[in-house]
Amino acid sequence: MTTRGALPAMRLENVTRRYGRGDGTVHALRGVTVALPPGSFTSIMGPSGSGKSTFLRCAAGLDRPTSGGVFLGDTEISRLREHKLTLLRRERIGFVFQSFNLVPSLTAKDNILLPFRLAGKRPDRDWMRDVVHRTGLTERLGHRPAELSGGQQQRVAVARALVTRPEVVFADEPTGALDLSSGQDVLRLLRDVVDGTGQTLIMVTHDPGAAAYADRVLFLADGTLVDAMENPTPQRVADRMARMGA
Ligand SMILES: Nc1ncnc2c1ncn2[C@@H]1O[C@H](COP(=O)(O)OP(=O)(O)OP(=O)(O)O)[C@@H](O)[C@H]1O
Repeated sequence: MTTRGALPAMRLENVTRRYGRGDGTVHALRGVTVALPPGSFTSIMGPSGSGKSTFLRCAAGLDRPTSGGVFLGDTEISRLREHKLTLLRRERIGFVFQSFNLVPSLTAKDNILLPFRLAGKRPDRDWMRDVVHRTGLTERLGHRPAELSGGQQQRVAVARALVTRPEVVFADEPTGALDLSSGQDVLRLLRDVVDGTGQTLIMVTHDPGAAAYADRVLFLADGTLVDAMENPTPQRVADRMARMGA
């Protein structure tokens, strides 16, 4: 018998994604199968063009596989119609992007609460307080993005991604626009969130130091998962990437 608690948070089953037709066809993903346990932190690495963004977009329901299945818990999201998929992304998935994507005219607090405004729902006050506390933004809630440092803006984006209490959070190069020290603050925050709340995190990165914050690093090459590393260190990740010619 399968209990709900034993389900992977996220599962990809033989996912392919092709772009174009005929001679010009690009095979961005070639049959990717992977299961991510609840409460895990996974980094995705690989050379440029290996399919990392495509993996993230398919897993997050932003793009549809050409074939294969994507499951969030027991929901096969690759089969959902657009409207249901939009609702699911809003309620069960969080996103953090390299470029923060905050609304410049809104305060940090209103940016964090934006998902609720869009959904016409009320936030859980205790959870909101917890998220603001975790992200260290208590003193900054009244500031607009232009009045915050890059690291603080990214922490607002992380708070916004967490506030609906999504099962899975996707982060696409979340430290790519930050200096080393702010980047490390954000990575520590993401690590603490996974450890403290049991949410599941999937992060695409080019940086071995960032990837090593995860429990496991998955390596993509030419659209195929070629390796997985448990308990990574920056050095081992960098060595593995060097062997891939990246
Ligand atoms: N919309 C698209 N149309 C055609 N080809 C695409 C499209 N999106 C991605 N590709 C191709 O699919 C392959 C995988 O791209 P993807 O962006 O997933 O790689 P990546 O590993 O994220 O690369 P990078 O590290 O450079 O961001 C590449 O060959 C890319 O050119």
